[in-house]
Amino acid sequence: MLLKLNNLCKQFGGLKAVTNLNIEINEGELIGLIGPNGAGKTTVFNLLTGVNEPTSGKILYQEREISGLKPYQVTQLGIARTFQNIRLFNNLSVVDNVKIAYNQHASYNTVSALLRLPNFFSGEKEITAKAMELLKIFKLQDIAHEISSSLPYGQQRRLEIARALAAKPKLLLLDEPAAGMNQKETQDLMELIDWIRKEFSLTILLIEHDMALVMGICERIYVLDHGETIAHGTPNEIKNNPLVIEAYLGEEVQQC
Ligand SMILES: Nc1ncnc2c1ncn2[C@@H]1O[C@H](COP(=O)(O)OP(=O)(O)OP(=O)(O)O)[C@@H](O)[C@H]1O
Repeated sequence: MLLKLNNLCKQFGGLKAVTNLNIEINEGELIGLIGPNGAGKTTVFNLLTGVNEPTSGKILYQEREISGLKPYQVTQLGIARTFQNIRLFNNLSVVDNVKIAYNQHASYNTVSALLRLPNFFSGEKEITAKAMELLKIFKLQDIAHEISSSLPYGQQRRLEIARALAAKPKLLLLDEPAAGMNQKETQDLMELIDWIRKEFSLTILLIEHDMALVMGICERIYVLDHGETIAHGTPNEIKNNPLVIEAYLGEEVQQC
């Protein structure tokens, strides 16, 4: 098992954002985390990535307790994420946004970079080549030198995923990757997520409001409501779960 959340709770003052959450994810799985606005989904990602500390409960990643670690330590362990509100370095080019993430794994050190030693230049060249390879996968290579904030929304979302992959994650957390995308972009994204999972041997936990996407690619789905898990199962089980239909999804889910 890659990830196990054991009775995880997070309170903000009197507000129970996440209550007794139990999630188990095996290596290679693609799991959905859904629920209405304010259900606690992003808080789960914040707990997993060290942004917030749990009030109680455990987060076991590769059988190691990781709650309390700093975000950069979590990244080093192989957990990467994208954000609901895209967080790119807006003033940097597309390729530089990806290179920044590669630099965490650079073979040269700060002294080499400052003194411009030969291994800095060869390292830089290698990182640029790797970043361009990733951009090609995400069909962003032709706009590699454009400023990232000038990109349309759908491309910014793809760039965010590319950057997350540069950190060489084992576990990728995607927070509403299809938000703001049109139907065609969402369909393309769905295929891309499925493809990168295999190509990069990823395990993926996906928060998404687009039901066609969630039902189309996730093997299992957890449904949160007011911080509590109200259902867990395969897409078919979730679609037909009366609690889910009643509490949140209504007709939307039955149409999928
Ligand atoms: N840092 C914080 N301080 C106080 N309350 C917070 C904090 N972060 C989240 N909350 C609250 O916790 C609850 C869960 O929020 P969260 O963002 O996790 O929900 P969500 O399911 O991701 O919602 P959405 O689909 O709208 O993104 C909400 O009531 C939110 O206001």
